[in-house]
Amino acid sequence: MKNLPVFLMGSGGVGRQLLQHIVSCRSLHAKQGVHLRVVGVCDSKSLVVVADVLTAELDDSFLLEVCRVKSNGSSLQTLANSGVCQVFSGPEVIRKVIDIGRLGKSTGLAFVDCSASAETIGVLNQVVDFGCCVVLANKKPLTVQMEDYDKLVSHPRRLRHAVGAGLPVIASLNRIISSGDPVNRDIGSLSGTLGYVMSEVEDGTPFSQVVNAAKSHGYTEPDPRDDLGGMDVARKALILARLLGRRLNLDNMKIESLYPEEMGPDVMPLEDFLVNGLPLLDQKIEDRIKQASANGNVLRYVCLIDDARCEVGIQEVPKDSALGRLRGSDNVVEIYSRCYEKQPLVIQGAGAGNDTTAAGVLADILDIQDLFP
Ligand SMILES: NC(=O)C1=CN([C@@H]2O[C@H](COP(=O)(O)OP(=O)(O)OC[C@H]3O[C@@H](n4cnc5c(N)ncnc54)[C@H](OP(=O)(O)O)[C@@H]3O)[C@@H](O)[C@H]2O)C=CC1
Ligand SMILES: N[C@@H](CC=O)C(=O)O
Repeated sequence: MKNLPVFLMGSGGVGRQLLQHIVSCRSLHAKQGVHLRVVGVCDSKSLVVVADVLTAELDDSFLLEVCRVKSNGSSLQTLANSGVCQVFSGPEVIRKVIDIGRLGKSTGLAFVDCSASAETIGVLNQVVDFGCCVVLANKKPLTVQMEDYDKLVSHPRRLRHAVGAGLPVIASLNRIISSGDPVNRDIGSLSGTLGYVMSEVEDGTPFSQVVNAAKSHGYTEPDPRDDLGGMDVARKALILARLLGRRLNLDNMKIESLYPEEMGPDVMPLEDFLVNGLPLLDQKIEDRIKQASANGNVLRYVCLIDDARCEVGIQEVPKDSALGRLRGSDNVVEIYSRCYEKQPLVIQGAGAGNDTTAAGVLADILDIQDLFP
């Protein structure tokens, strides 16, 4: 049986769902001859880790206990008395995580980033240097300044990541790129939240209500303004553009926001925005959608990358186009290249949600097993 050690950063909606998928897939993976050995889990403050990372693992009942504790809103620190792991908090966490990473080369350790933090890039770049694999649900480490990005992607075979939750967008693009087929245009709708918002408001539900529903379905980022302000889609567009060889930063991009600056995270606390800010936007969004409908169109938040542009924003598109037909949190991306010149390669499906995202992460972890004997 092949043994793949896994270290999980982030035990929020996606991280917990990943642990649940790992546990529920045990017999499937055993039939495939592979065992995922989870050696540690951390959140923003604490770390639980086995005493011997080379041989031990957090067993399934403990992993489910981690999920229970975190979904109750408690700290991983509460697991200190379980007797089955070591618990670290505060500045000790990073030191210990780096120590774990040092064992990467000999073990094939996979660092899985299911956090929503830009700060993990420091740790990830160190563990990549040590020979670890990196699997990302988090998009922020790939949208940092070019120097750090270049380091993170310096061993592409040891890196797996996604845009569009579990959709095989990156894997498909990598196949096209490595076959020498030049990609000249990607266009799509790559925000589950904004797709859901547009189609639900079209159906008559107020914007504020739809955004709160998207949050409770697990489609949004921890702060939905990351989605509504276009930043989350901009990150996806930047990741795709960089994959195609463009040396861009977020500052170089045109990004359209659905809320005004005075409702931004630096000005308005999240709770205030959700309760008082959002309803103030209801009418404006409804009017824009009605105007598009009067023209026989619908609004979609579109991501466009070609030789000259890398931009994201609202567009009026025909109702019967690939983008216009999109419903709910589905994403679609059309890839144009020499081989896919007139008829693009189209990838479409669920583009947000903890289940599908964690399933994609799990598939990415299993995908790296071929690197190890
Ligand atoms: N939900 C979705 O549909 C999709 C999500 N993603 C991405 O998945 C990631 C996770 O999303 P989600 O689970 O919804 O987010 P949550 O906010 O639910 O969870 C984030 C987790 O990361 C932890 N965390 C924060 N900072 C750090 C850090 N520096 N080191 C380690 N852990 C940290 C948090 O700790 P604490 O518990 O202490 O707050 C929390 O456990 C995001 O980057 C998101 O963009 C990608 C595709 C789709
Ligand atoms: N918040 C994101 C989740 C996936 O990246 C979205 O709405 O698409």
